Amino acid sequence: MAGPTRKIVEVLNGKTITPPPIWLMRQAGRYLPEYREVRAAAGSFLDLCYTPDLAVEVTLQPIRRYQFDAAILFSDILVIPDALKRNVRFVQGEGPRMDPIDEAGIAALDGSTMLSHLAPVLETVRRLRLELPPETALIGFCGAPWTVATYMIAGQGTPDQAPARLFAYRYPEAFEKLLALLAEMSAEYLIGQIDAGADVVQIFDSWAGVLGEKEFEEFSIKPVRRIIDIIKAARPNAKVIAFAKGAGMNLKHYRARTGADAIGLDWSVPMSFAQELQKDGPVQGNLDPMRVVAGGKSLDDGIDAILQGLGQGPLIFNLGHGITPQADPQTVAHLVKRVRGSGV
Ligand SMILES: Cc1c2[nH]c(c1CCC(=O)O)Cc1[nH]c(c(CCC(=O)O)c1C)Cc1[nH]c(c(CCC(=O)O)c1C)Cc1[nH]c(c(C)c1CCC(=O)O)C2
Repeated sequence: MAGPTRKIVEVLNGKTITPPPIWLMRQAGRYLPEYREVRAAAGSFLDLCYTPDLAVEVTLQPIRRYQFDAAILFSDILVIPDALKRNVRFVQGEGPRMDPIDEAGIAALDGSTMLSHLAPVLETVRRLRLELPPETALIGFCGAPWTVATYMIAGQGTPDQAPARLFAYRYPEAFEKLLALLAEMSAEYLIGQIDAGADVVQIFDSWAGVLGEKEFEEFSIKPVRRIIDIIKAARPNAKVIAFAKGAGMNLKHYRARTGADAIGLDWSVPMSFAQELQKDGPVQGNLDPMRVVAGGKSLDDGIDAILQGLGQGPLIFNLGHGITPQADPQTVAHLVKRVRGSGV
C-alpha cells in the first residue's frame, strides 16, 4: 500500500533524520487537563480504553497540542489479562488490581474470546488512522509476556516483582506455559492492530530490569522473539520497537536476539553503551522523565546530551519511561521545540 513515508518508519528502516522524530511514552495522560476531563466523565479507566469515541479523543489530544511524529493508541497492557477474565480493575490512587493467578488458573486460561473482547480497541485503531494527519505514525502496543505475567501473578504492581520471580522458580512448567500463551495472544492482538492501521508496534517489557542473565534470556527475550517471529512471518512490513526497561548490559544482543527493528533505552543506559547499541540499529529514548518535571537547565542539558550523543545515527527521541502526571504541559511544549531545533 503506497502512502506517505512517516519519519518514525524511516528511522526504523535505519535512516538518520535530523532533527529526530519525537513522541513520548504515556503522552496521553494525566499531565494534560483535557485528558483529566475526559477521564473524569468516562467512569472506569477500562471503560475509557473500550469506548472508541473516548479512546480516539484522548489519543489525539497530545497530537493536537504538540504535533508529535507518532500517536500511540490509548489503551493499556493489562487489557490482555482483562480479556483472559482475570477481573482487572484500576483502583484510583492505587494502580491496577486483578485476581492473582496460580497453577490451576494458568491451566484453565482460555484465549479464544480475546479478539472479540478487544474488538473496541481495534475499532479505535481504525478510527485513529482515519483521523490522524497522514504524516503522523500510529503506534500500537502490548506488554511483553514477562511484564504482563508479573501483574497476573501478584494481582497488582510490586516494587521488585518478587511474587513472579518466586513463582517462576517454584513452578517452571506452569510459568513457561503462561509466557507461551501470552506470547501467542500478544502476537495475534498486535497483528490485529497492524491490520487496523498501526504502522509500528511497541512491546513494553517494563519489568525486564529485575531479571538475572539466564532469566532475561528465558522470560524476556524468548517470548518477545516469539511474538516478533509470528508478526514478521504474517506481516513482513510491520515495524517493531522492543523496550526492556532497566535491562542494562542484557541489552547488548537484545535487538538481534528478539528480531526487533529498534530498541527502546531507559535513562540509566550509559551514553557510550547507547552509542554502541546504535551501531547495530535504531534506538529510541532516553530522557529521564524527571528532567521534564524539573524543567529549566536540567531539561535542556538532558535533551542536548541525547541529541549530541545519538543524533548522528538513527534515533527516535523519547523519554526513558512514561511521562508522569506532575509534568507541566508547557514544559513539554518547550521540550518538543528544543528537539525540533527552534527552542532555546
Ligand atoms: C506497566 C504498564 C501499564 N500500562 C502500560 C505499561 C507499560 C509502560 C510503563 O511501564 O509505563 C502502558 C500504557 N498505559 C497507558 C498507555 C497509553 C498510551 C500512552 O502511552 O499514552 C500505555 C502505552 C495508559 C494508562 N494506563 C494507566 C493510566 C493512568 C490511569 C488513569 O488515568 O486513571 C494511563 C493514562 C494505568 C496503569 N496501567 C499500568 C499501571 C501500573 C497503571 C497505574 C499507574 C499509573 O497510574 O500510572 C500498567
